[in-house]
Amino acid sequence: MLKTNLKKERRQINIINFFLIKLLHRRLLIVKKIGLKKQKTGQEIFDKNREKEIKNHLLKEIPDQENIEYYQEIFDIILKSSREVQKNLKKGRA
Ligand SMILES: C=C(O[C@@H]1C=C(C(=O)O)C=C[C@H]1O)C(=O)O
Repeated sequence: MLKTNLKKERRQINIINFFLIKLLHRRLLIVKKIGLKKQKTGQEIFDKNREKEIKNHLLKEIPDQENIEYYQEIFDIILKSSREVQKNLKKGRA
């Protein structure tokens, strides 16, 4: 079977992955800060209204509506993982 050359596209994906990691890292630092603030006040980790707001906003930003499920799935995982990180925060440590 003839193998098509994917080098150029794979390089593009590598670059995008690099930026995704940087952005996810920045997001996670903020998630942790919020987690610590919630810990201090005893506020619930899960905020249904906030997550609904994020999802509604996201739906408006999606440029290719035919792929909406792709974005929804990714954001569901990001939100769920963020809650997990907040749950596992050691007292006072970000
Ligand atoms: C980060 C927060 O905590 C949780 C995680 C969220 C997120 O990852 O964006 C949003 C709402 C909360 O369920 C928050 O309350 O803002």
